[in-house]
Amino acid sequence: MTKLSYLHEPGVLHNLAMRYELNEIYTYTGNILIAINPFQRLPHLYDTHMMEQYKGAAFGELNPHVFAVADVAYRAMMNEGKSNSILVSGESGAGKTETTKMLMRYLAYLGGRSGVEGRTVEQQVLESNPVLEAFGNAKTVRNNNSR
Ligand SMILES: Nc1ncnc2c1ncn2[C@@H]1O[C@H](COP(=O)(O)OP(=O)(O)OP(=O)(O)O)[C@@H](O)[C@H]1O
Repeated sequence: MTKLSYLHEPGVLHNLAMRYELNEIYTYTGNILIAINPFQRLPHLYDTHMMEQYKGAAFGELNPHVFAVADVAYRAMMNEGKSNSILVSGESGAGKTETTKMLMRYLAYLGGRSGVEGRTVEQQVLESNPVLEAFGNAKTVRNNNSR
């Protein structure tokens, strides 16, 4: 986004809309990731092959993606030995919960080892989500699964 010749609101919105039409729901503006809710499943964006690609790739080398943000945070944590935070913000229904699930999935994939009873840490973390959602989420006018 920062490479646009004219950085003004119409240009920014047009760029996001054109990318969205191609199912390119992620766009960088500097090192911030903008995600637009696709309101449809895009499994090819989140499969194991994608996770493998983003693992250790330099930020900006591949298409903008939530995995790239998670990868930078994970590597900074490992290299510097300090905690890292990823801020996910947006209005109700924007996709924060789904985005966070993808972040968790990728982080569990990076840090996971085969665990108890043959189930990986990744599986265990992800399997806890429906339980947490059952107690913590509710349907609202803006989101069927609001937190
Ligand atoms: N990356 C995505 N891929 C597919 N569907 C998505 C994605 N992000 C959001 N959605 C869809 O949009 C719905 C609302 O998203 P989500 O629950 O993540 O919003 P939210 O920002 O957490 O809202 P709230 O603040 O109300 O909890 C999801 O139930 C899902 O159907």
